[in-house]
Amino acid sequence: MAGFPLPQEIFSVIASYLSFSALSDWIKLFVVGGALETCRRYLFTWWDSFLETFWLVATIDQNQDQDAYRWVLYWLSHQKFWNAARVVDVSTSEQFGLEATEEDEDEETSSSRKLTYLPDLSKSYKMWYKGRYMVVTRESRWSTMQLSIFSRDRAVLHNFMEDARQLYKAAEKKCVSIYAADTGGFWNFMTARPKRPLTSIIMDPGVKERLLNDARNFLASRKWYSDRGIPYRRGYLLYGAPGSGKTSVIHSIAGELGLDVYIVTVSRAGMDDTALTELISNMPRRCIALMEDIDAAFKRGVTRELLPESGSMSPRGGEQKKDGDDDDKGPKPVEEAASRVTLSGLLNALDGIGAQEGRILFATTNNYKALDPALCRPGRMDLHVEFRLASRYQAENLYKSFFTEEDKPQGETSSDDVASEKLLGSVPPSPPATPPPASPDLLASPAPDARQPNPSDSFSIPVTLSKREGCELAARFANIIPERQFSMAGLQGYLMLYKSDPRAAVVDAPAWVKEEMARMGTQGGRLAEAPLTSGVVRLD
Ligand SMILES: Nc1ncnc2c1ncn2[C@@H]1O[C@H](COP(=O)(O)OP(=O)(O)OP(=O)(O)O)[C@@H](O)[C@H]1O
Repeated sequence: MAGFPLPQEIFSVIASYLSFSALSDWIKLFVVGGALETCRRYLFTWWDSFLETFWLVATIDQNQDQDAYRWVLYWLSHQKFWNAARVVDVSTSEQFGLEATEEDEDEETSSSRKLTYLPDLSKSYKMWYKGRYMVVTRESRWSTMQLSIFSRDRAVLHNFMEDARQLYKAAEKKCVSIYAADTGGFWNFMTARPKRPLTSIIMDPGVKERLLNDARNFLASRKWYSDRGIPYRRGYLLYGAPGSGKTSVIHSIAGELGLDVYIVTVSRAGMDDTALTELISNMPRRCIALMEDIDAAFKRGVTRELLPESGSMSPRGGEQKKDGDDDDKGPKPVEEAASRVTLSGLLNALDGIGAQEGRILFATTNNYKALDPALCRPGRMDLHVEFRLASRYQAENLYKSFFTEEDKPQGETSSDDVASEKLLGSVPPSPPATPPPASPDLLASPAPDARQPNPSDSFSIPVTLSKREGCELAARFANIIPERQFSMAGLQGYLMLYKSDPRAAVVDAPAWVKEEMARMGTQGGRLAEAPLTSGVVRLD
């Protein structure tokens, strides 16, 4: 058994280790080991803090501050080292960038989502910022980012953030940022859309200019308001025919004024008075709050009182609904349950104590009469603007904007504008192979058989006419279109079918008009419902 200690020998070795004389050695070992470990830890902690004194470390939490997070990501994506980075996260989400404005945007792919490359998770990226060594680490998915800059000077961090902000803002100048509230009641950046020039909105002379000037004056009059103790807020109610340019003009004005748009959906599921008040008071000081189809909010969710107590009150003046009223039919109870906003809650949110100063409110509706007078009164909706169906003047200028390059007094739809339209999601990216079915929102959408579009239309090259011919054909086209019977969206839809054949657009127009008139006549006389009240802009 040579080489293997016998069990008895093992026992004696263990016994000697555990003997009283060995115990003191054990204690010494523990004490010395403990002391060494403590020293080691102190040393490392001291070393870390020593190093930290040379580093500025900033953590940006996306949930706490979306803007700063986005600025830094945008800045990163514009650094040279970025092109060399080989470990990245690929994202098709638009929320971090201003991809819509990228100069290299490919028309072929612009309708699909653009790829964005983000710093890989948990990987540190090292770079130089103005001669300072910098490390960027994204800690967890979409959540936090740590910036470490080798410097003791806080101003460096401040300068860096300022540079990132400036870069982002410079790009944003070409865009309008859109925000929407999430279910938790926080504002989230949704997307940045290219600005739409106001000239591309064709309206009767003076209307859009008056709207823009009013908003401009408001923004420049803070002191005037505070001197007189008037709440510094302004509300605009745009009402009228569907597809007449209400939304488009708001986006355009937001671009002109350099304001972000905050979409408030009053009828959203789960929304109640408190959530609405909180949302509105959490808006930034200067912005546009947009409430679209505010009448739909009434129909679906906004009631004078909370539903269980008084489900029978109508939104207008609190009149009692009669049995058998149309409003009582259909899916309304289900829809009402979705939103718990009361009219008084909405009014308070708009101009109560918590309402944000400096904001501009734009509300749109197709059903002006359905709105409660309290909602429309001055102070809440200061300027009421009616959007009517297209006049001949508008039809003529729309034709010109489609087919001529010069001298377009009211609207030039350059290729840029069309690109922005695509991004705004309002213009179909290409002419539809078959015209879309008639929808209530597109009053004058092309009838299914109004014209058999050429199958090659979707790939056809838009034609530009000479100024003389363009004007001549535009005048002829306008003569064919009856005054105030078609929406601008409808006319746009029709002309889109002919973008490669402007002459045929004029030749085929009478048949199209006839067919549309007949179709709309059989659809319950929609034409007769067209708002025809006079006084395009009304100052209350
Ligand atoms: N006055 C106009 N000038 C130029 N284009 C217009 C005009 N009105 C409507 N359009 C075009 O019609 C489409 C729909 O317009 P928009 O969404 O602004 O109408 P709207 O009045 O807000 O409609 P709705 O009430 O149904 O929401 C857009 O593509 C827009 O370019």
